[in-house]
Amino acid sequence: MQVEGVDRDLGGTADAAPAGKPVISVEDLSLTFETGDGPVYALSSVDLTVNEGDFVSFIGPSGCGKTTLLRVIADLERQTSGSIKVNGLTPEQARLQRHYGYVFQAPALYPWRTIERNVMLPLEVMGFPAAERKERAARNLELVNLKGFEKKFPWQLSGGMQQRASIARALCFDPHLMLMDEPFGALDEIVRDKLNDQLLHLWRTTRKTVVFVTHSIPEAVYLSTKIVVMSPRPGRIIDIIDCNFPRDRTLHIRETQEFQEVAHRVRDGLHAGHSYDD
Ligand SMILES: Nc1ncnc2c1ncn2[C@@H]1O[C@H](COP(=O)(O)OP(=O)(O)OP(=O)(O)O)[C@@H](O)[C@H]1O
Repeated sequence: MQVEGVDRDLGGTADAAPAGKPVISVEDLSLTFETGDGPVYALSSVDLTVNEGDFVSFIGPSGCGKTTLLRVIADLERQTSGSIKVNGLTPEQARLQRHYGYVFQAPALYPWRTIERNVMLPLEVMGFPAAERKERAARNLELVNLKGFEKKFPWQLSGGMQQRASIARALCFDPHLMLMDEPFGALDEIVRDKLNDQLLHLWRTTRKTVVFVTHSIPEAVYLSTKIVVMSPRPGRIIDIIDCNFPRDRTLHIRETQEFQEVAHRVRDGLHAGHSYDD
């Protein structure tokens, strides 16, 4: 029954939010790493717009520049040429004004701090008063379903719970933009499905803009409003696919023909752009 309901919704875009204003604008951006072994052409002529409220996934084979592009947005790398704006600012200005939260591939929690104190760390650095730090930590731990685990240490939590704690930490100063570098890559499929659902719920309820790196085609299709397919050497965008599934999608949409069609297009793009002789 649920699949039928979803099928009906997939026909239209009634639930799809209208395109918001641009949050990230990338124009003709290239990045070359100069190394001892010669230049590494990590990104070449990338053009991309991410609008407010979008959930955009970068997908592509290892080494195609997904992380590098995310790091350029976050001002952790600088482009060699081309331009990029984040909320109309340079990435450096956006970083200094804390326009985004960043979630890394590994949870990177401090083992000697409790979960609550890990989540409060950015707020301490930013000088928030103690009462507000506590209130924000509680609110965001609840958002990621970790209420009751405030006083635990990271090693007392499963990998999925630790990754949720790191999402709470990235959310704690309420950025409108979340940059997530393959946050669920190390987790098994059942945990990943669950976290995907929780992330979708979070995205829907908080109306944040999300840029998400993944290797998984089903994950990209399930989560995204837009899928950016990349290919390596040099890293470039070879397809941008709009996913007009309803925002309140459930895992059942994976059984629909529309889902399979989008997944197929992603797979075709990945095959076309990748030499498997490498
Ligand atoms: N600091 C660096 N110095 C030199 N080369 C680098 C550096 N960072 C990344 N690279 C190279 O740039 C290319 C793109 O790397 P990147 O990590 O962005 O790929 P990716 O698509 O995220 O890969 P993965 O899926 O394996 O994480 C790779 O060839 C990588 O070796």
